[in-house]
Amino acid sequence: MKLLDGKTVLVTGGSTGIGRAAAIGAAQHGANVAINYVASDEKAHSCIAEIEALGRKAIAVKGDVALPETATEFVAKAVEAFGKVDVMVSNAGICPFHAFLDMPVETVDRTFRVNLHGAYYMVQAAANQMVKQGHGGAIVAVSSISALVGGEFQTHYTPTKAGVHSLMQSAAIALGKHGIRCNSVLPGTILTEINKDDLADEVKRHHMEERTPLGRLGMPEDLAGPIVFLASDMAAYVTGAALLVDGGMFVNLQ
Ligand SMILES: NC(=O)C1=CN([C@@H]2O[C@H](COP(=O)(O)OP(=O)(O)OC[C@H]3O[C@@H](n4cnc5c(N)ncnc54)[C@H](OP(=O)(O)O)[C@@H]3O)[C@@H](O)[C@H]2O)C=CC1
Ligand SMILES: C[C@H](O)[C@@H]1OC(=O)[C@H](O)[C@@H]1O
Repeated sequence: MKLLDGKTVLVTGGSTGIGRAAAIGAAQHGANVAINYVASDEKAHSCIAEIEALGRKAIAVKGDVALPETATEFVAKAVEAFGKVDVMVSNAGICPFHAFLDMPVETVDRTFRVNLHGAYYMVQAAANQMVKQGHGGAIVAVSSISALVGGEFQTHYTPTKAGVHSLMQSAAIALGKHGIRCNSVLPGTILTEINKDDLADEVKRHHMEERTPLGRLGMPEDLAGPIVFLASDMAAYVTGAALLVDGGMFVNLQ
């Protein structure tokens, strides 16, 4: 069964990792897809080619989500290409691991701007377009298990993920009257570019695997199903919710 037939799905940070898997997952479920990315031209274009090979349409729009104009441009280009916006997956993010006491102010500022301001601008731009269209929509934000737990080298990052989770709760209230649902996914540790260096530490990686009840770290494709589900009419009565996708890591404290 195709869950997103005829829908237009926008994904920020769609060149690699979770965003790319979500974009391809949406296309496999019948959607036309617009991806945003900031640097990886080749990977963005290969994502588009993969979607087109599935028989769906796709565009890539380059831009830094930290800038508000990137959001309005992304939505405008998607409308120009596909005529409407049904789903926004706000996913783009960075996590430059660093100790707390000597954290550079630029690193804090950039992480907040990309992860939190970027999500805010994208969600707001998509919501305005959906309200204008008048037939509702779905917004899925990629928050994190880090919205709920801390990380020694992520003091600048975990507050942004708690912020994204909170943004979805407030947006669900603000947008419910327009038929727009807002939910977040909270991935655990997923093997992507963002943590390649951090998880090159075999001891750390083994420890993370061991504390995951399902016995492995996540792959980007593990997020595609939950994101497609929340974006689809299967989740028609789900809004303001947060779905942990972590192989059980969060509940395994003792
Ligand atoms: N991997 C994990 O363990 C977890 C990840 N997450 C979240 O998942 C999301 C995706 O990360 P993940 O797939 O792991 O990492 P990747 O590094 O593989 O993907 C990050 C994506 O975001 C894009 N991006 C980064 N900065 C910007 C920017 N300023 N403007 C536009 N696009 C940008 C990248 O584009 P480009 O390639 O062009 O740089 C890329 O497409 C992030 O929000 C992250 O916080 C949450 C929980 C766990
Ligand atoms: C990038 C990290 O490995 C990853 O990001 C998150 O949000 C998770 O909590 C992991 O720490």
